[in-house]
Amino acid sequence: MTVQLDHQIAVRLEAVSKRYGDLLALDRVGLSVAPGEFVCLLGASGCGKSTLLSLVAGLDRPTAGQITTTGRRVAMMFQEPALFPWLTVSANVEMAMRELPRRERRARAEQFLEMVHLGGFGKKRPHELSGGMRQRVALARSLAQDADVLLMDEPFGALDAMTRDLLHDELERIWRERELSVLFVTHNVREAVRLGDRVVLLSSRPGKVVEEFPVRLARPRRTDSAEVATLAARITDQLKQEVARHAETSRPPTAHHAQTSLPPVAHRAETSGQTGVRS
Ligand SMILES: Nc1ncnc2c1ncn2[C@@H]1O[C@H](COP(=O)(O)OP(=O)(O)OP(=O)(O)O)[C@@H](O)[C@H]1O
Repeated sequence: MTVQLDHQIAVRLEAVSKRYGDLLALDRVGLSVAPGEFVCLLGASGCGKSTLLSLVAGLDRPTAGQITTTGRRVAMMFQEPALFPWLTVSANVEMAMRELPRRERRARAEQFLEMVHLGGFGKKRPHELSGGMRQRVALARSLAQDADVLLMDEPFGALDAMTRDLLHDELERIWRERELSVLFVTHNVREAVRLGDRVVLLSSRPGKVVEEFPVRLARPRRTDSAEVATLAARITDQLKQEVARHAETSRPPTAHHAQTSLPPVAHRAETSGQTGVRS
């Protein structure tokens, strides 16, 4: 595997594969994110979205292929904010700037907390904050790493719809102000259309890019707008087809399956909640 520097792009994956023992999780994935672009990654559960992010973050190595990134830092944000509970909010953000002198670290942490609308909360402990506020702290900590590429793995998946909407607005503002390049994994199709310049659909095991949807809707968008809903419905249809295709090809070819009158695989996948598809 090679990680190269290239200032024309933020992230580029070329024929990237990842194998875990016998399981081929990603198969020759090609994907790029331009500087300042917001790309959302969608796919059924287990198709390799988190694997892809961890490869770009350098937390794991691909089995084959090449990953190219720009020279500045890459930060990663997860569904769980992963804050140190015994540290103050400010100290959690300061952890990302350990190379700076203490006084400067503290002043910059306060600036980043103001950026995510948490000015004045620096002395609190994580347990004194709501889930949405804790994710804001995690976002401030990511920004404090001076990253220009932000990898986000379902960062708002555990939040209620109202809090998620607010954080969409804040993330969009910060993305623009700081000219970030974002690769954002979600199961929520409307969230992908609300935020993305482009939505990339991955197939299931092995994960492979099957389709890309440019989102040419004016910003700021509303998750509940008719335009977002229309495109989300189109993407959801494609995603369901992908899930159904995977269920067909991965079903064991036993005589039992041929003889019983089970409902179509696509229908079963949909109603059992296995797809993780939300439009
Ligand atoms: N460290 C690992 N060792 C072995 N198998 C792994 C490992 N990490 C992931 N896998 C497998 O690779 C496949 C892809 O997993 P991954 O977590 O990347 O999918 P995902 O699309 O992010 O799933 P979800 O949407 O449910 O979070 C899965 O089958 C998973 O079990």
